Amino acid sequence: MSNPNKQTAIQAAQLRQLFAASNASLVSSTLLAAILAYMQRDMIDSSIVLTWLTLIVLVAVSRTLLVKAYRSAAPEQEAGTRFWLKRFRIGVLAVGLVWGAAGFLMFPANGPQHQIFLIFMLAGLSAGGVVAFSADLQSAVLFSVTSLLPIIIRLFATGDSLFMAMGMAGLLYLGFMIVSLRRINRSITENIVLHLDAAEREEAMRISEQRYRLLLKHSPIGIFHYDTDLIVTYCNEPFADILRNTVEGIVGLDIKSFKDRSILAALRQALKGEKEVYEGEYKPSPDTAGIWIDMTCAPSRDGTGKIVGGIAIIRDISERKQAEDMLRVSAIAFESQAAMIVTSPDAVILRVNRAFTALTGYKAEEVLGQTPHMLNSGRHDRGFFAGMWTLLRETGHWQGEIWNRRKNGLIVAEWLTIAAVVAPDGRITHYVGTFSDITENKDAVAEIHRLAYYDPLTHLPNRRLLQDRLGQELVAGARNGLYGAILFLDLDNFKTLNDTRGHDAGDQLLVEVARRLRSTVRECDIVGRLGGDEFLVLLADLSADAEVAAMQTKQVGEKLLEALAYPYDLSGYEFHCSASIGIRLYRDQEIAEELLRHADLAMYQAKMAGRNTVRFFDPSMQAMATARADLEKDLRRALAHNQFKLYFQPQMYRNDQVVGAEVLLRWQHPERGLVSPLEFISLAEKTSLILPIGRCVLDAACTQLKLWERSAYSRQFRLAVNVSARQFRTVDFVEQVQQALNSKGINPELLELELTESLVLENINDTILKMHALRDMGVRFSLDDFGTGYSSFSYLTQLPFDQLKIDRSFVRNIGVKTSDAVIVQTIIGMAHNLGIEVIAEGVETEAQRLFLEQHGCHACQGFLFSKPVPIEEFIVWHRRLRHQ
Ligand SMILES: Nc1nc2c(ncn2[C@@H]2O[C@@H]3COP(=O)(O)O[C@H]4[C@@H](O)[C@H](n5cnc6c(=O)[nH]c(N)nc65)O[C@@H]4COP(=O)(O)O[C@H]3[C@H]2O)c(=O)[nH]1
Repeated sequence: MSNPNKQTAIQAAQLRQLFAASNASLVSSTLLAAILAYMQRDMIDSSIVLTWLTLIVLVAVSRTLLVKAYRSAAPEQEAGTRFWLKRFRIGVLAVGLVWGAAGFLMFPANGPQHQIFLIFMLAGLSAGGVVAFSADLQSAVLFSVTSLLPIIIRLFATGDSLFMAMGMAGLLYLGFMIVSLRRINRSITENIVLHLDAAEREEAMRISEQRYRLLLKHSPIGIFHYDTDLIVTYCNEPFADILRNTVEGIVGLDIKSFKDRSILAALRQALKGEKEVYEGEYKPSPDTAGIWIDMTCAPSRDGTGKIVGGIAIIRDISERKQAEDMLRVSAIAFESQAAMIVTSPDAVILRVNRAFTALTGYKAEEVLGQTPHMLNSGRHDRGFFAGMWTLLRETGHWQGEIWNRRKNGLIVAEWLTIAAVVAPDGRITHYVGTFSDITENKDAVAEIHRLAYYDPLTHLPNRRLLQDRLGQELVAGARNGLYGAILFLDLDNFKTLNDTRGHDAGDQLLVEVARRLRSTVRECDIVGRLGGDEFLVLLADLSADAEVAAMQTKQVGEKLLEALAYPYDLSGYEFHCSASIGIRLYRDQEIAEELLRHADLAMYQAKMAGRNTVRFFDPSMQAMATARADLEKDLRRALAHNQFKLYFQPQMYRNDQVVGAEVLLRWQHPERGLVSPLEFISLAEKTSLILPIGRCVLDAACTQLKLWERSAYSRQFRLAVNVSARQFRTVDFVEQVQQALNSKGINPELLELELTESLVLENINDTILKMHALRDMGVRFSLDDFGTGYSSFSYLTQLPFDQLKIDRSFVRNIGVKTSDAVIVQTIIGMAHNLGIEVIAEGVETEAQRLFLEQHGCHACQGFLFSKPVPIEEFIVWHRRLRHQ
């Protein structure tokens, strides 16, 4: 027993036994002492008896106190054990000595019975003491020797042969007892050792079991045990967690009743003595998501080797599976359309994808180990890359355009995104670069820019770009104090060309005009096309003096007119073109839009002044423009407030027969009184208000025809209605007329639509279709203002006109201008040749009427008969005419 800890433990156990038996031995010792004292009282001096008894009591009290002190101290340490053993032995020695003293002091000189009683007492006492103290050999020997030896000596001292024999026997008894004591003590010690070993084993078992339970509880592995009937007999908490259940809910379950039986085959196989592995998705219940598990099961055997069940170990591998899925996704993503490059933190290329090879022309093995510098195009300076790296280090991200060189040397624009891959500890482990070729995009962007800012036909800046540039010029002008100028240019006879020669010829003209304009002005001047046949020229940095600037601009304007005046060769067709130019000077930071409007107004003035000329903007034009804006506002209100009235002007045959009337629109303005259509019709056209107005006029005309039907005098009256170009071009114009006629149920032949030459020519195909459709219904047509336009007579034969209307400008000059009288005669002759009627408008004098009649124009309209009047007045006038 070399282990000092164990030695101490044994001693501690012995000590516990000694002290445990102390109380009984103390009580019995004191009681025996009392009996002895009582029995020997008459044989021994009472003072001796009392003294001895007192000693016994003192020793007993001391030992009792010792026991108490020991119990409260409960020593476990080695030093403590020795301390208490020492004191215990002292106590034993004391009690042994006091009892040994009894062998002399309480041995009576006479009275053999008392003597024998004493011998008996001491023998019995020593035997009892041996039992009580046998846990400690020394204490037991000490007690037996001290308590017995004095009486043996006393017996020898008597000289009596019997007592001496008893003394001899006592000695033998003592010797035998000591020998026995050794054996008893050894067996007690062995017993203690056995006990200690057993306790130690038990403790080890307990600790091991506790550790095992903790392990099972906290391991990420689920374990369960099942018997041969596939009933779960044990499971740990992780297993219950994996199955989204509780231990109590699982133990006792029949695995055969599990909702997902996919693991059953493997578990059964284990019962046949084989180790099985299962991996798959397991669904604990139909309504929970599946868990990916990996299960290993093996048979469980009893001591004889018989299979009593199975044990299965389960791992939740869902995360691993997800990671595998993600890896697969990443792998696919890596091989995506975009080129990818993975580098180490010091930019050494570690991996590239197939798109990289396709884009750069470099194979993976050619770039691995190199740095992306090999793609450098040389188009970026050091600062560019320094900035890129700074941003990458600071934010872990960079993206932008970069020019790179391909293997074949081609330099391409790429959109590059670089992201740093950061480890959980914040370290950058890789950089991942993704890039795609944006050269085409850049081209597309340039194309989009071109489309957005340039006119596709002439390639000149368009309105939007011109406005931008003008804005910039205004800022510059305000800064340097120099005048600039806007030249608003409109071709004078572009429309005719377009109408008569088609759009291709028109386009050719525009391209050539653009070229001439561009080549006439300085490089720094801006030439743009606003749309249609409108161009803009911006002259910057003219002069700080307004007069000089105006002069410079005028010169440029005239140079432009000159350049444009040269004949144009349009695919063999020679065309002459002029332009009207409106000029607006600027210097202060004015509003671009306003300046443009001013230049537009000036151009309009140039046109009014006879075309092929240049006009500067003057503020009175602005007043006109404002008036026009006000008029537009009022016009909208007029429609809503029914301010339009219809006037009727008779159309006569010879001098006295009314053929019908022309409907003429008037605007009853609340402040300005009656407003002439000449003032508002063109504005109504521009703003599309002419559409609802035209419809109203058409409906009102039909209503009036219906009313005229009632009287025999007016039943045959025709009504001529002016139709504007905008109105005629609406897709459903034919239907509108038809609806107006049908809704009133009138004879279509009484409705005459007046169309102007320009309207008719604007889109001749559409005109033909619509006129024929209406003609088929019976509607009549009159060609208004005839002679004022371009008089392309050829179309007249194609169109179903019933009547030509000689414009009042010619009628006015009958008798004044011979050429106009000739024109009038020509028109009349032409109408007769074509077999259509002819009517003259603006007939104011009897002389004019006579001239017209003499030359074959019997129908007239004009102040000579009546001004346009409201219907009531028309009726009165007609009645008067009948009664003349
Ligand atoms: N100096 C003079 N003038 C005479 C004489 N007889 C008639 N007039 C005027 O000549 C114009 C004839 O109409 P228009 O040529 O169709 O010319 C019309 C027509 O183009 C347009 N207009 C009038 N009403 C309508 C309408 O309802 N719709 C459309 N789209 N245009 C209309 O407005 C133009 C002007 O109309 P108004 O001012 O009514 O002017 C009328 C009429 O008042 C005359 O003996 N001497």
